[in-house]
Amino acid sequence: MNTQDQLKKAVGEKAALLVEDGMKVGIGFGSTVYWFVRALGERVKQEGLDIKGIPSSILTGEWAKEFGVPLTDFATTKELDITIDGSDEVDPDFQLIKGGGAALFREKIIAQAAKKLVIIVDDSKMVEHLGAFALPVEILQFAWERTAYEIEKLGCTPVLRLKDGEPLITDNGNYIVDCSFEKIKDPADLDRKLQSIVGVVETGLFIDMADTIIIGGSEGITIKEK
Ligand SMILES: O=C[C@H](O)[C@H](O)[C@H](O)COP(=O)(O)O
Repeated sequence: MNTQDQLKKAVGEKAALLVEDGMKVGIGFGSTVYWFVRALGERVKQEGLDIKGIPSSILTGEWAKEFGVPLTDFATTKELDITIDGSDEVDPDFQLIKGGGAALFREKIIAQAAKKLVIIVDDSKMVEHLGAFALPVEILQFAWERTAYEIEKLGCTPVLRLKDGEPLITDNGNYIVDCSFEKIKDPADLDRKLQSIVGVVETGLFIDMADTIIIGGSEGITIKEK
């Protein structure tokens, strides 16, 4: 395992310790969250932890089943105690760019549903300004070229995300365009502008949502609270 994977594993395991008996847990997606799900499943087995998770992607749900994390859904549960998720970028104000794994829409739902959003990252994700990572925006398939044209007016060149040479289809049946803004001066303002475009389903900007950031670095784990 390389160093970055070791850091992801360390923060995933740390986050699993925040889950308490009886909690309803939102489970994000990504290579860091994978380690969280594994560690949480281990606690369920070893300690008989009585919890229920709601996954933010089909693959997260498969990991939960594989590692023995019991699941529920929003038909039965409307509020979550905690959501644990990864991120592609985190700025000093705890604003995030997410969606590198195309799960941003469901991730935002479980983030909004939770009393507390905990983000787990290795220190390469900590940035002064959001935007070096191209911002993922989920858009409807219908008239996607027209939606991308409107997005372009905000100062980026949206690139349709492909998988195996075909447009990637999200778990919700939509497309993703990756929008390189390079340096986003006002993330909240950009989010508002993107959200106002008809055809945009959701953006990868998570504004004022994160409460805690768990960061893995060569010196160990740092926990930042808002
Ligand atoms: O859609 C994917 C998510 O937003 C991920 O949480 C994000 O891309 C970070 O993933 P990773 O932990 O693999 O870097």
